[in-house]
Amino acid sequence: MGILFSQLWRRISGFREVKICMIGLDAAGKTTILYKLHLGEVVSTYPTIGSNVEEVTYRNMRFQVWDLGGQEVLRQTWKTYFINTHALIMVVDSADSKRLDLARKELHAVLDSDELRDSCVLILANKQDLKEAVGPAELSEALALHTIRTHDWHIQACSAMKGEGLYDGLDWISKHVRQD
Ligand SMILES: Nc1nc2c(ncn2[C@@H]2O[C@H](COP(=O)(O)OP(=O)(O)OP(=O)(O)O)[C@@H](O)[C@H]2O)c(=O)[nH]1
Ligand SMILES: [Mg+2]
Repeated sequence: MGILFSQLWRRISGFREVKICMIGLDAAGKTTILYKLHLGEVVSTYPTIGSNVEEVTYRNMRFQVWDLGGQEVLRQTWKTYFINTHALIMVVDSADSKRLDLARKELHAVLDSDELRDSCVLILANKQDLKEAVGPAELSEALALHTIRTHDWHIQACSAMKGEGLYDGLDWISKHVRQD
């Protein structure tokens, strides 16, 4: 029924509906990214308790973007949002080198999730504007991305603060979401 409705909606509106879940450790920059995409502005944020959801339209796609709180106690709730997800975004603070190992564990822990079996995975290497930020090649190594065999994945360098790289990430998703 869901698929029939989304096909009908696509025909009427010309828009493809895409559900994105955005995860990552606390302070990685998820909420900043969400509102930079939704409002075109850098907003002040507080640590997210629960989630935020906003719509972002880009090209012929209507992205429903879920921003999930990243504090330790909230990470176990991520899986409850995954149903019907087309794309998972993992946001990483590229300047937080001490927690890259933890970010790797949290990413690989969710990839087993049955609800994500058809999702593509975009890793956003955020905060590239900071001088201590590591680049995407080094980050890719630290997160063991080459061991991911179950999902189509891609890493994109970005800075939510400067608004760089975010639409490149959406472009990649738009080309890699499964056709339903
Ligand atoms: N320099 C820099 N700072 C950023 C960037 N993106 C986000 N920040 C800052 O990082 C801090 C945390 O950002 P949030 O967007 O609240 O992080 P979050 O991932 O939503 O955190 P939780 O809600 O706790 O999971 C804020 O002070 C942001 O201004 C960026 O690209 N560059
Ligand atoms: Mg947040």
